[in-house]
Amino acid sequence: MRLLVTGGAGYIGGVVTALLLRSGHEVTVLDDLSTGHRDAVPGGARLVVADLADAADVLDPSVEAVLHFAGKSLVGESVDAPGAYWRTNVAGSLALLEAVRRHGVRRMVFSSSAAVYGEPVSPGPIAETDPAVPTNPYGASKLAVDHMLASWARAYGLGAVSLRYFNVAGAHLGLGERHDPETHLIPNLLRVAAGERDSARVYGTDYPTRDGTAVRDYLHVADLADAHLRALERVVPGTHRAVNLGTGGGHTVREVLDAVRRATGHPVPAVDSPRRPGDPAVLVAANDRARRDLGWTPTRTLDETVADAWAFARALPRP
Ligand SMILES: O=c1ccn([C@@H]2O[C@H](COP(=O)(O)OP(=O)(O)O[C@H]3O[C@H](CO)[C@@H](O)[C@H](O)[C@H]3O)[C@@H](O)[C@H]2O)c(=O)[nH]1
Repeated sequence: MRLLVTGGAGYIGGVVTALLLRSGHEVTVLDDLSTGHRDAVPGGARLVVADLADAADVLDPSVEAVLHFAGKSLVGESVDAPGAYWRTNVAGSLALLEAVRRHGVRRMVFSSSAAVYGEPVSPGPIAETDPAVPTNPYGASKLAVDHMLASWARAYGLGAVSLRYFNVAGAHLGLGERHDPETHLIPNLLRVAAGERDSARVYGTDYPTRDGTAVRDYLHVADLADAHLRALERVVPGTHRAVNLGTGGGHTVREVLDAVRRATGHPVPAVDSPRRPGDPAVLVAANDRARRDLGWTPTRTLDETVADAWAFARALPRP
């Protein structure tokens, strides 16, 4: 298929682009390089450095599908500076969808987020049918685009899937996470293992969980990427579907810390710290819909995810 990938110079967009190319697809990447890196765009893809507002100039009627990753994704930043989230994530997506309609593109796969659910109604796995009540502008912006896609499906016959990611981690095909500033747990722990920091922080040790630290559903980026290819093949014109992507199981911060110690052989000192504002105790995906609709089964363990992230981090040039 001829495809447009927005945000293909970012971590997840890059890994999915690499997998799409391997599967024989022809990929154009649209990225403004504001957070992505030119060298994260896999060889074989055509890179157009442009804004989402310019999507109409980049798309053409021969493009069969759009995979939309471009967007801002820091929860804390979205609380402090919401304008950029409504502008880039919502207004940017609207410009893209107008171009999609203009050029008659039939399929779309969107990077949505578990952040659309906000504070879960129970500590059990979250289903797509649970209430979506975001607690920050980042989650609200992702939910707005989910709704936008549903309205495009109804009005114009677009086939769209919103993939709601839980905690994506690991590396694949030589591509991994590089955020600046870094807020994510696994990359932060690996920085300590690599000797770039003296110690890590454990945010919150009084949660009602098995060891008092918060539980998240860590999904290997290779499993996540596989789900995108399946969604692309199976998306049904005229419908919009939200699909959670997670393993269905959770790990505490201390369990992740232990996995990082095992993978790196480094003691990784960690300091118990207060809760980070807005962090729920438990976020775990119910993934039955992904299994059923996409025929998808996540296969990588937390240890594999951490080991792959470590191999990627070690290969990076030292700052
Ligand atoms: O240095 C750190 C960083 C994080 N944490 C904790 O580790 C867990 C995971 O944190 P992080 O890696 O920052 O991910 P989340 O805050 O769970 O956010 C992810 O998951 C959200 C939805 O589930 C998405 O909206 C976000 O984009 C995505 O980063 C949380 O309990 C944090 O409090 C620490 O203890 N120390």
